[in-house]
Amino acid sequence: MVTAKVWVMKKHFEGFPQTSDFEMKQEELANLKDGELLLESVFLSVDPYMRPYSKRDMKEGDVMIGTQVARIVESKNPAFAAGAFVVANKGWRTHFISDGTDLNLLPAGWPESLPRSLALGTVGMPGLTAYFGLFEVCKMKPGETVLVNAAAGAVGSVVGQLAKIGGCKVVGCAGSDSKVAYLKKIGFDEAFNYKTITSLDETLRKASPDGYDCFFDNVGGEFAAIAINHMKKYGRIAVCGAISQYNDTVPQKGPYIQFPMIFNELSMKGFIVTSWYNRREEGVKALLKWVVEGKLKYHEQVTERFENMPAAFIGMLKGENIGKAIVKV
Ligand SMILES: NC(=O)C1=CN([C@@H]2O[C@H](COP(=O)(O)OP(=O)(O)OC[C@H]3O[C@@H](n4cnc5c(N)ncnc54)[C@H](OP(=O)(O)O)[C@@H]3O)[C@@H](O)[C@H]2O)C=CC1
Ligand SMILES: CCCCCCC/C=C/C=O
Repeated sequence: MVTAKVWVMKKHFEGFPQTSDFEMKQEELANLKDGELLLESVFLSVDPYMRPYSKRDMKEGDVMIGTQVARIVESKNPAFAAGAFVVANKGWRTHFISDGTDLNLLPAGWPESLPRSLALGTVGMPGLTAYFGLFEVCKMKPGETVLVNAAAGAVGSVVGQLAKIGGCKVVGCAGSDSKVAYLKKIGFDEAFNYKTITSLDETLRKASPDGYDCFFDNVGGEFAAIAINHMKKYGRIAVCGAISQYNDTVPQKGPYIQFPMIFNELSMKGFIVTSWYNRREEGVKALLKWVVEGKLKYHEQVTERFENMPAAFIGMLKGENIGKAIVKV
């Protein structure tokens, strides 16, 4: 009999999540039946979506939602061998049982030199968000200028690098000078610290006096309200996330975006990456190839130990991560 550790959301978050909103519990796992597998989480992901989705989909006492890279400990399913690694969507759990239908094996030919945790970041859901958001939602073309915020994070850092691979100029912003230095290191043409500039309006104008063809918006709120006025004619905005609003207790007012939308004939489209998962294999293959070729760099903020899941989640929401925030069990 295996005992799993799990983290539950004890209390709905009010404003910014607190460690006291979480509780660690134990779950006894049953013996395996034919067709089932026992898995242990090796890496777990902490992501911004957990904050708004907890409010929409979870009730108090539920195990926190989330994905992991897990190792198959024991298999009574002929399609899966013990020792193989998969991506699963089983929440904040150290161990779990699956019948195999909800597991994705890591791509064949995953190089030994690459951390398997990349399957939760640059070569996983966040990388795919950048890939489909940029190429399909923004419909980015070579020679264009791309703006991305939360640029040093899991999604944003891939957006910027894919824009460069695609022959564009890329402008990004992040919340610390060390993040800005990281953006320059991975090839951003212009990067700034949005917390220390005096005027976002002036900074955006200076970074690209002709404006922006594509805006990959991870942040929403006031930043997006200002950036929309810097779009070029026929500009495209991918509304990916609104992290500046996830912890609001009172909804922000405005902005009123009709004028720039009309006069510049802009397109603005929200999207959820999983709607593109019918092309997941294509995206994973492309991202993995660019990583192996050294064209797509990655950085991970690794927190050690399952016990620190809430701290890692809160830290990511506070902006402590460069690249993908990961917990190593
Ligand atoms: N639509 C979809 O399918 C998906 C959407 N997303 C969204 O993409 C965005 C980025 O996600 P992801 O890359 O995983 O996360 P990140 O790795 O970028 O981590 C979150 C970052 O957001 C920034 N941030 C936090 N609070 C604020 C704030 N008030 N204003 C501005 N920036 C803030 C912080 O960076 P900094 O120091 O720069 O402030 C922090 O590091 C999120 O909004 C997320 O919800 C992600 C995946 C799929
Ligand atoms: C299987 C994990 C699904 C994650 C979907 C994330 C969508 C994100 C939206 C906003 O952050």
